[in-house]
Amino acid sequence: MELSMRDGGRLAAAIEVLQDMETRHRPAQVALRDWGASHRFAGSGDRTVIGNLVFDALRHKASLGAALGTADIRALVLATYAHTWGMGMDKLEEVLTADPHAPDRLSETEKTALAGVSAINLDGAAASDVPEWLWPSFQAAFGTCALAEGRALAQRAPIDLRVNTLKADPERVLERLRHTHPVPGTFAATAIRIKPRPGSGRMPHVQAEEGYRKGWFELQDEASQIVALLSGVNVGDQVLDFCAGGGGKTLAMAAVMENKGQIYAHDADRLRLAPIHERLQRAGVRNVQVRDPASSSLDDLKEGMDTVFVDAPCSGTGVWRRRPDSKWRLSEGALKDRIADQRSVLREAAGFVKPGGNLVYVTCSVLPEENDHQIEEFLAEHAQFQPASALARWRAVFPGKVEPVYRSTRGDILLTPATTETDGFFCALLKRKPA
Ligand SMILES: C[S@@+](CC[C@H](N)C(=O)[O-])C[C@H]1O[C@@H](n2cnc3c(N)ncnc32)[C@H](O)[C@@H]1O
Repeated sequence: MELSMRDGGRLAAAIEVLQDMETRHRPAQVALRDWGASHRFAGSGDRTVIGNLVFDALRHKASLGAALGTADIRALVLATYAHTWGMGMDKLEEVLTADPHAPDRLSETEKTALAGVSAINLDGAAASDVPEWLWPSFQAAFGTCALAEGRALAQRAPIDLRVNTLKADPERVLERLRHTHPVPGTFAATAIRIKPRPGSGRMPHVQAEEGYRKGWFELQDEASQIVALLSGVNVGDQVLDFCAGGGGKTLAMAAVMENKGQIYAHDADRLRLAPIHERLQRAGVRNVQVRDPASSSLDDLKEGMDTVFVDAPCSGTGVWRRRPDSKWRLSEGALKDRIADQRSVLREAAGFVKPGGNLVYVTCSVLPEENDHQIEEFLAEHAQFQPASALARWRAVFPGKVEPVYRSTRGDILLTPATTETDGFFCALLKRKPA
């Protein structure tokens, strides 16, 4: 039988999960899943609140830690509850006193530190919850807006859905999901948004909806939908999705192409590619050929594609809202590896573009070294490619809509939570000169 926990027990559980993550170097989802498995009495409501506490504590780890003057996990969780969630000190003290499963009561030192959190003025990396070593990159990307961008990446994300126009239309999906309070997206006509709920609020489990099972919609951030629309793929084209992974962009492009022409979905990692088969079926997509690296080659596609889409492996700095633990786990070594991967992926993928064809490079990173720098270096070495402005394409695809603030002189664009209310996403369009 499920017994509902009280907030004291939930705070203790969140502390336990974060300690487990730290000592065993585990991702938040894994630690939360294991906690749930060994505490079967906890109901889904309890798990939601514990998860929210864990993720919010991670989102604001640097700013809360700096304001508290300690990196102590207990202090971090209690500050999340009292300060970030706005429950206040009186409520916190009441919760710690009333529940025998709650963490120990506050010491006088803790009371003083917690009460002072909101009054402390921070700046730089700590204020924006960006790891110190990445702060120079943030400043290079955003200048005086680095603080605002870091803070926006530390907020909760909405659930975004992409209506699958092969099977449904936005009005129908909005109507079917009315109980989840959806709103239309800002840019893509296919986008539907369920805004984040504050504090202990629970987001709907949209994968349990009938419409999801029937393939009427997919879970996909609006930024991903936007880059698929900006790719310029047309009905009947030959397209190579070089880093197709689970197929998010493949599916979006297949819908733009109205199931006509051909998309070749490739990924170096066949395990990453595995979910695509079931997703293609559910979405009713018929113009995708999966090219599994273990059993097929891409040789026949050399210099033959109208568009090659490169959703490059990256640091994931643009999706910190959704994976706040990845922000603190990212290391300088891992970033260097991703930069090297991007370099080689882009060069390899370019070999499949036909003369006059398009090369699309996107990342879910906001760091210049993974974005502008990669494109600059590539163009300097590949005279047969030239920039084609993503900004100009934006104007054609989203006429009258707010334009991306961050754009290069070439017209590459960077979307961010603070400016477009999407995940952080970079998009550059290149064109191979005609033969
Ligand atoms: C950002 S993810 C792709 C996400 C996917 N496009 C989607 O929309 O769901 C990057 C992908 O690049 C793949 N990758 C890494 N190195 C690669 C390489 N050398 N060639 C092809 N794919 C590669 C990874 O396995 C990973 O699945």
